[in-house]
Amino acid sequence: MTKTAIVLFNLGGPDRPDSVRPFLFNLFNDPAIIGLPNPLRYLVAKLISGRRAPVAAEIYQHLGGGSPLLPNTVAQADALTDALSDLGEVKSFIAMRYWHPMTEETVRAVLDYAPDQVVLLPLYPQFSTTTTASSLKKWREEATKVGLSAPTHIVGCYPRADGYIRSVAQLTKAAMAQITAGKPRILFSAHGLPKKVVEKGDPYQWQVEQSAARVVAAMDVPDLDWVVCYQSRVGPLEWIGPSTDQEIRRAGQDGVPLVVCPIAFVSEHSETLVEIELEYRHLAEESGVPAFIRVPTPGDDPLFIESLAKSVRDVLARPAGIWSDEGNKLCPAQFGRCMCQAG
Ligand SMILES: C=CC1=C(C)c2cc3[nH]c(cc4nc(cc5[nH]c(cc1n2)c(C)c5CCC(=O)O)C(CCC(=O)O)=C4C)c(C)c3C=C
Ligand SMILES: [Fe+2]
Ligand SMILES: [Fe+2]
Repeated sequence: MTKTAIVLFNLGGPDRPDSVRPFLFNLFNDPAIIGLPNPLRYLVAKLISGRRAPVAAEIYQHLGGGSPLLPNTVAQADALTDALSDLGEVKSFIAMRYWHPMTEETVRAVLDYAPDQVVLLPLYPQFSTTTTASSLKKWREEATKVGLSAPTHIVGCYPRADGYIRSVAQLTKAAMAQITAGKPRILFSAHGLPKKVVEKGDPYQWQVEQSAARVVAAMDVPDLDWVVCYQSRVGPLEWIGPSTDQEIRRAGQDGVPLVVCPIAFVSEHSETLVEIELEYRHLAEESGVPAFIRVPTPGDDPLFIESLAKSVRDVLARPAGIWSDEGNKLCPAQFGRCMCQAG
């Protein structure tokens, strides 16, 4: 029987208060996040992680001191393994980029499993050099070190995948139904990026806009009022906009209720449960927004898990390599540009 290892990638989050600082250090020490040469990057990462740690620790304090990202990812991995049981022997693994279980640990676990084939599945529907490419690069380095050489099929991006879009559309429509007075505006709020990253060719913003437009079409609501905006800015650089806080203030001025859909996140963590649910809700109240509903992330919604399962089946049916949801091969050398943007 064919043995398949499926590796789910995500960012990772601190599991307890004293892991906040080393988690942040790992994040800022990633050349995909801070593009400085060493030893400068190491020093800057030490400095910024030290400064950011108290702010981030307070964020995670609202979640009992740690991020729920890992347990939520485990639930997705288990559901995915069940959905793919017809493929033969299937085992799902998790590789987080900045906190445990980290890529080094997971590569060893996959090597011990001795699969016939490996599928790499980033839990980022939209491809970014800062997330997907960083995780895949790290995987390649660690897999090479230990000699993990099984054929590897990679899901590069799935911003238009039918089940993902339908899951988000259904969750957003259900949230919209909770607004009892006034016509709501939908904010598709995605994690932001520094502007210069997008200017260098990162396809993330373009793919976020593609996802939002598809969700709107799938919702099929006449004259829907919607906008894409970006949250979570950190650091001194200029980030892509409009920012979610600008859009919340504008909704206050316009007197419209808000439905906030975290379009680029597929499970709950600090960015949804604290930033949107607590901080943005508070800003909405202060700004005079008449109602504020947060849309839950797809998590282990069967529509979404089926969508991931389809992405896995699709890449397994193609030669080993990295693929997008429209069947165009991504650039394996750069992991930067995605071919479906050009076409
Ligand atoms: C400083 C630069 C950062 C870039 C660029 C960035 C891109 C990026 N991140 C996600 C998804 C997540 N980020 C999360 C937390 C988080 N991100 C940054 C910084 C950048 N992210 C920081 C400093 C933090 C820590 C929390 C904080 O201090 O505010 C998380 C949540 C982790 C958890 O709680 O478990 C996710 C998920 C995407 C999708 C993305 C670019 C496309
Ligand atoms: Fe982030
Ligand atoms: Fe693509």
